[in-house]
Amino acid sequence: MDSQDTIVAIATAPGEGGIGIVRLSGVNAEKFLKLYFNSAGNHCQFTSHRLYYGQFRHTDGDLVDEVMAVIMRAPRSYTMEDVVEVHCHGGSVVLRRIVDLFIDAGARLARPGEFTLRAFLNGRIDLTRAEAVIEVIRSRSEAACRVALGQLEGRLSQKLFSFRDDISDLLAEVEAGIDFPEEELPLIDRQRLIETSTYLEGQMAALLDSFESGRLLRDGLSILIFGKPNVGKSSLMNTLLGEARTIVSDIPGTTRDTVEESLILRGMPLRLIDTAGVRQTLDPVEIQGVERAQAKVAGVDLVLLVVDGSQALDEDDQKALQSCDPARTLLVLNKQDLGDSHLPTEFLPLPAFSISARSSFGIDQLLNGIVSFFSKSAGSEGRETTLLSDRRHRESLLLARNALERFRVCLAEDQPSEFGALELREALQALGEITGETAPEDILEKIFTRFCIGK
Ligand SMILES: Nc1nc2c(c(=O)[nH]1)N(C=O)[C@@H](CNc1ccc(C(=O)N[C@@H](CCC(=O)O)C(=O)O)cc1)CN2
Ligand SMILES: Nc1nc2c(ncn2[C@@H]2O[C@H](COP(=O)(O)OP(=O)(O)OP(=O)(O)O)[C@@H](O)[C@H]2O)c(=O)[nH]1
Ligand SMILES: [Mg+2]
Repeated sequence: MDSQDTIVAIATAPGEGGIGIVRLSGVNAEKFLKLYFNSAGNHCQFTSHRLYYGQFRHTDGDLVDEVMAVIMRAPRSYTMEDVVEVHCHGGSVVLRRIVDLFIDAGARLARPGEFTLRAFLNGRIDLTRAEAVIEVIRSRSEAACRVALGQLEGRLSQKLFSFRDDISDLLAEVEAGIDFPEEELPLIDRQRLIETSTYLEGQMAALLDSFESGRLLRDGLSILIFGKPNVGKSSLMNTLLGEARTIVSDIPGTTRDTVEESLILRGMPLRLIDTAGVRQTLDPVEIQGVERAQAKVAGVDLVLLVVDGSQALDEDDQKALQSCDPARTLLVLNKQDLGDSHLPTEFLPLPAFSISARSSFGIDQLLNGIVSFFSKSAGSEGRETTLLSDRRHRESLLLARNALERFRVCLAEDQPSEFGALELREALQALGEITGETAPEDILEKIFTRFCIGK
């Protein structure tokens, strides 16, 4: 069985570094280390969790590197197996030679995420916490990292486990009714079960509601830069990015397709999308760009509707406005350096920002506007709340909530207990898929192959 194998991998990022770490996990980890590592007074005796200085030598005596090594004996380790780390100089030759020597000894190269998979399979962490490990590594903004760390701490799993326990209690009561079918569930008990499941449904609904915030914090706010041609959309994108990224020109219709860039604004992840200017056109390539831009409006979190604030607004501006949802649109009056023009009333309900993409006038206020929109959407719940941020979790939690709702209906309609029990088991199954207790092989496979080798 491959879960009995001792696995090995480089744990640190590729490239030059001050220190590089090779990690082993499995029953033979300690034995393999002792083949190559000799420490001044400590030939065979290693105290767990103590870092030892010594030489890592080929069996023929050749020095591989001067290293430090540690053994973390099961179960007090990352994987709950014996884990060995060799901390060598951070260079690819040394790291690779150390890995190769362990493989010569009988270790197997770890698959992506296999250390964390073992931590999960051995029961140190549930699936949501294992998934959080990769989210912490992948996160590119403080906001996203905070969400992932909350999940790593086990905040989400605690909540899910408490749902599970409460539903198991319900199931036990209902099953007791099945065992003694002649004794009908007294009205008073039924009422109490209905109350408990209503309460649980509410708790689950609240967690489901947090998905919007969780998703925003994790994946960032998508912002579409939208408006008719030549108003300065690409210039605004460049100014926001602080670098020339898209092609700017005074020929209307310069941007033919959507261009995406990510940036971090005060710890918040944003995804900026520049689009082709929307207008009536006969150019087939431009038409495609216009259609693409319009299609994007519905799918983004926020639209920056850019107009040339120095000119009277025209039909194309009105058209662009009509595509936008006022609740998710900020009006950007660009080219402030050329003067201000009168704003028609239909634009007035939108929060408006007078800016110049050229001189950067007003950019700070616009950024503040974006930040406050973000805070409003992502909620200001802060660090202590449990957030749902993963689509997989949301889908399974929805299934669980719906099953619980059907259970409540069964009770209310006084249907046979077996039916209710079936719904409760379905809810438990759905919750178990989130925490991993009942997750099928293919789900695990999909999750852990997203990891890097060595994690
Ligand atoms: N050198 C090194 N740094 C590292 C890790 C590592 O494996 N090695 N980590 C990982 O990749 C992360 C830390 N995460 C860890 C999580 C749990 C355990 C662990 O041994 N847990 C056991 C024992 C706890 C204890 O000693 O009290 C447990 O929870 O049972 C270790 C590291 C980040 N830094
Ligand atoms: N004076 C002034 N000119 C600007 C400003 N912003 C953009 N421009 C100019 O307006 C013209 C059009 O700018 P772009 O950024 O290409 O406009 P766009 O909206 O992306 O245009 P399309 O891609 O064709 O839809 C260029 O000549 C820019 O230099 C500004 O704030 N002030
Ligand atoms: Mg453009």
